[in-house]
Amino acid sequence: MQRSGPFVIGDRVQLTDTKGRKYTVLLVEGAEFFTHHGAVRHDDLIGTPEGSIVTSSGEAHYLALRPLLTDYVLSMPRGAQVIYPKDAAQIVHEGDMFPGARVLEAGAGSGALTCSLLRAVGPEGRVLSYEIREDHAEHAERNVRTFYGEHPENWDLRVADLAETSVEALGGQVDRVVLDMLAPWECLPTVSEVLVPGGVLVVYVATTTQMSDVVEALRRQECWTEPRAWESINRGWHVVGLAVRPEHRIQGHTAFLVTARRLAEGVTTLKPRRRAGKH
Ligand SMILES: C[S@@+](CC[C@H](N)C(=O)[O-])C[C@H]1O[C@@H](n2cnc3c(N)ncnc32)[C@H](O)[C@@H]1O
Repeated sequence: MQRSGPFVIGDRVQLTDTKGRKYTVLLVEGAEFFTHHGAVRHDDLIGTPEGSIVTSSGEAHYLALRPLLTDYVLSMPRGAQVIYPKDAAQIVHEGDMFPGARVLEAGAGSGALTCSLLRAVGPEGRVLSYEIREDHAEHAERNVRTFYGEHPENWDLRVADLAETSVEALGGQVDRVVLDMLAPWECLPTVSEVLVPGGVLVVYVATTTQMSDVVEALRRQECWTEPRAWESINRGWHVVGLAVRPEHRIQGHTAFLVTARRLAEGVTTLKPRRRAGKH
């Protein structure tokens, strides 16, 4: 997939109108993109640099850029709710997804997080995605394939229940695990088997009750560092002259994140030392 340079046939181009509305066009020689203000000729885009302005036959102007991963994820067709870019960024960074890592994720859902994980692990790494629902796996396959232009060689998508996998089925232990599903605690026995000592688990849950259930389940397992739980809130700002203030609309809530690291075999969680007489 072309990532820079002038637009070529087959490129996905994002056109933004003067009101900020975005449209995605797949460049085909001789084709036209029809808008409320006439047609934009694909041939006017082919060979022009990114960041150019094209004009439709009805004299409307459009800024042409290749969509970023965040643009793509927010506009792609969905089967299941996607992980939003602000949370994907936290997962990649706080989950320490490094180039060359073997990452296991479930469920693949619409494949949004998968796109970020594949980019983070790079060609030397591997992403193994489990998805229990065939229809959701089809969405994930189509979305990832569209973004990368083909099915990435280092991506395994399996239609199966993560709770039933094993080290043998995965071809060895993994370095990182990400869970985004309704009942992640049901997969913890499997995850604790397949994750290497020191490996990072990241869990993404939408509600406080799920967060509480998963944190308590991790503590009960006694093979994890003390779980860390947080939420990231991203507030855009309006910055025009003296009018510098938060945007009127913000995305109030997406989900909570929980991370913990796998302890070595046979080691149990450190208990805080209590002094006699203290509670
Ligand atoms: C919210 S979606 C995941 C979205 C995905 N992370 C994304 O960014 O597009 C949750 C998915 O988990 C799948 N799922 C639930 N339990 C599962 C399990 N035990 N094993 C595999 N997939 C599971 C569901 O079918 C659903 O598609």
